[in-house]
Amino acid sequence: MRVRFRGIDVRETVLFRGPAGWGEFGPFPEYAEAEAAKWLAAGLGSAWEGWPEPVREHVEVNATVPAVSPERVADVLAGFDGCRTAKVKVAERGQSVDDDVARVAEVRALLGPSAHIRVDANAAWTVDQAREALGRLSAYGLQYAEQPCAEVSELAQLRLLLARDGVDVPIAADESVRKADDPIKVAREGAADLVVVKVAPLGGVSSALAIVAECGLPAVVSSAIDSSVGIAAGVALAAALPELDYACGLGTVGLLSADVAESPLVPRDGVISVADARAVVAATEQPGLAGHELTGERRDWWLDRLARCHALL
Ligand SMILES: O=C(O)CCC(=O)C1=CC=C[C@@H](O)[C@@H]1C(=O)O
Ligand SMILES: [Mg+2]
Repeated sequence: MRVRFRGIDVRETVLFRGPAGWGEFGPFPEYAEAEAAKWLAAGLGSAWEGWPEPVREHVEVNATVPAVSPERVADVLAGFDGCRTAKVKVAERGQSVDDDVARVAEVRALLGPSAHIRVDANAAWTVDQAREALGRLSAYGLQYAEQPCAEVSELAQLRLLLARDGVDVPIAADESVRKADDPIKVAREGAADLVVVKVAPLGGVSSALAIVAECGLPAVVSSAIDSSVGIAAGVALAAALPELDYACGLGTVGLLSADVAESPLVPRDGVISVADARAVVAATEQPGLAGHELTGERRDWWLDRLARCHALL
């Protein structure tokens, strides 16, 4: 990683090639097999089945700003060419709301008043903490807050509190969709204004499309910090959604210090082209792999994990 993100500095993943092109399997190391198996289903879907027809040629992308100090924000944003929306990580362990305010203020100062800023707390706040933090952060203008609290009931409660107090911050559900036994519950219970969907944890492009349709809420497609191969699947999902009103969190190859593709799928002028994404999975080789292959114990660990997850499918 170019910048530490969700507590990791190194990103490992598995790539394989099937009749439809390349697929990726990169569940985070701490994920248990049942959860990781969905990531395998998604990778196999890309490599063996391919994707639905796109309904757009480009996907608008957001910059992703990890929980860095304000001095580092400009350098992070420089990795997201032309992006007019930024997602800022907040509520990082060991940091305070003052740190979040300082980071969001710096993003607003650098991107100007017309940019969209959203924050992602990764379920770290209680309802009261979220109410207080979002009250302060809303002064900078927020497009939405992603997963401020862990439970669906807490999100529902927070929405009511924000409405009561006139704090205009819509709520987006991420973990309540991708880590839930029932990914539709958050929509059914009126606990979110929009849903964030990721191809790998939801088991593939088709199943993510079905979940969005069933939720009946606006959707934002986001990455799983994949290589360009996994990002291409995210672009395929975003390209196939009947409606797409928000920039997608698919610019994260810019957070990696190396990538597998000959032309890494990073945003140019704020978008990723759907044709470029298709070219990445159709390529015969991923030349960026050279010099980055895992060997020895790490390689064996991944191959063993792959086999255990495959047995669950
Ligand atoms: O949505 C984005 O801008 C980038 C992707 C992103 O933030 C995430 C990817 C993978 C794991 C997560 O911790 C994180 C998220 O919570 O959305
Ligand atoms: Mg999130």
